Amino acid sequence: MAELHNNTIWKHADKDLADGSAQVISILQGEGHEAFWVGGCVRDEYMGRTVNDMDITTNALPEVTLSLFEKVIPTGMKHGTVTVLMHGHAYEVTTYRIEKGYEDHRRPSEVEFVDDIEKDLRRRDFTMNAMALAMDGRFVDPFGGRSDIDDRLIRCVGDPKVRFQEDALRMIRCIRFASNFGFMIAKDTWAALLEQRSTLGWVAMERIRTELDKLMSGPDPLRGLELIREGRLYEHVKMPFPYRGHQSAYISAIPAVRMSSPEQVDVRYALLLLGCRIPSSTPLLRQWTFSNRRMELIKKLLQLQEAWTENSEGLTSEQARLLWIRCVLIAGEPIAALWLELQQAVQTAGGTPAVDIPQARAWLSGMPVKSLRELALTGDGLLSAVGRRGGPWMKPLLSHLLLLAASGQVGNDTTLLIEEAKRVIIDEGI
Ligand SMILES: Nc1ccn([C@@H]2O[C@H](COP(=O)(O)OP(=O)(O)OP(=O)(O)O)[C@@H](O)[C@H]2O)c(=O)n1
Repeated sequence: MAELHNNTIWKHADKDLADGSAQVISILQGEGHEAFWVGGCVRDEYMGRTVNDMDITTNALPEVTLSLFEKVIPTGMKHGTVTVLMHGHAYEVTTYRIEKGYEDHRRPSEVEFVDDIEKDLRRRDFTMNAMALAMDGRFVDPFGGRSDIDDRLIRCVGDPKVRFQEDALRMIRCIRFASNFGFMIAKDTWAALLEQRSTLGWVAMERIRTELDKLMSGPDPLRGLELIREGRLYEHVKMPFPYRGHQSAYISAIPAVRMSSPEQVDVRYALLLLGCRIPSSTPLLRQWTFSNRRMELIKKLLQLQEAWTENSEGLTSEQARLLWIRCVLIAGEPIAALWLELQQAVQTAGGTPAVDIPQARAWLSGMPVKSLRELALTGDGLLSAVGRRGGPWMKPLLSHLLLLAASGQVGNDTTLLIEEAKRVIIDEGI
C-alpha cells in the first residue's frame, strides 16, 4: 500500500477524516488508477479553513470503484458517484467526467467519463473549486485557483456565461462564497451573472434556500444580501424586498446574532423579515420551503415581537412582568430565550431593543413554572379534584392556573391550585 502522507497535507481536517480518505486513494492507486482529493476540501485546506468533508475524483469507472471497497453505496452510478465508507466517514468518489446538454439550467442530461483530470476540473464552477490534490501534496491547479484565492477573487472556470447557463444555482453559490470568504467577484463573472440571472427561476427553491442558509449563517451575511440586491436577484430568490439594508436596525443586527447553535440562523431570518416589514411571513416562509419546524420557530419569534411591542407601552413594571410571563408561556421558554438573543443583537448593533433585556432575563429565570408540564396539577388531577367530566372549560382554567403559578401569585402546589380552580369555577359559574 502507498505511504500515507495525509498528516502532513491536511492541517485543517480531522485526523480520521484525512486518514480514511487517504486509505481510499491508496486502494485506488494500488489498483493502478489515478485518484485525487478534489473541490471544496482542497480549497478549504489551502485557505486554512476547517475541512468537514472530502471528495475524491478518480479515473476508475464507477463499477470498478464499487468492486474495490467493502462498504460502498452506489449513490449515483449514472453520474459516476460511489460513496465509500471508511474509518467511520463517507467519501464521494466520482469518476472524472464531463457534462453535456444542460437544457434546464439545473443538471446535465448526459455525462461522459473521461481519463484526464484536467477535463474533469474544467467542468467545475469556480477556479478555487477546480483544484485537485495528490497524495504527495502536489496541486493540480490548471486554472489558477490558488492565485485567485491569494487575490481573494471568485472567478468562473472558462466562460462564466456558460458556467452559469449550465447550472444557475452557481450564481447564488458565487454570492455565498463572496459573502462568506470576503472575496471580490471577477468582473466578467459578475457581468455574466447579471446577464444570466433570470435563469435562476429554473432552480428548485430548496437548493437556493440551502445556499441562502449558508450565506445567512456566515460571518458577513449583509454583504451577501447587498450582492443579491445589487445583482437584482431578489425576484428570483423570493427575497423579501424592499430590503433597506443598513437603514434598518433589525437588518444591521443580523450579523450580531452569534452562530452558537443551528437555531441562530433562524433568529437571523426573523431579523431579516422584521427589517423588511413583511406583513405576513407565512407565504414567504412556505415559498422558501422551510421545514415546518423552522417555519414555526421563525413565526413564533415574529409573533412574540408583535405581542410584546403592541401591548407593552405605558405599562407599570408589574403589568409588564405579567405580560412578559404570558408571552413566555405562549411562545415557550426556548423561543423566549431566542427572542432575547434577537433583542441583544439589536442592542449590540446600536439599535434600541424592544425590551429591557436584563429585566426580562431576570423575570424569565425567576419564573417558578415555565410550562404546563411543570404545573403541580395535571388535567386528570383537576378533573378528579372537582369531580367533573373533561370539556372545553379545562384549557382556559389550566392556562389561568399556569399564569398564576408562573408569576408567583399562587404557589405551584397541588392543594393551592385546586383551591384556586374551585374558586374560579364557583365565581365564574363554569
Ligand atoms: N453547482 C455546482 C456545485 C458544485 N460544483 C463542484 O463540485 C464541488 C463540490 O460541491 P459542493 O460539495 O456542493 O460544494 P463545495 O464547493 O464543496 O462547498 P461547500 O462545502 O462550502 O458547500 C465544488 O467544489 C465544485 O467543484 C460545481 O461545479 N457546480
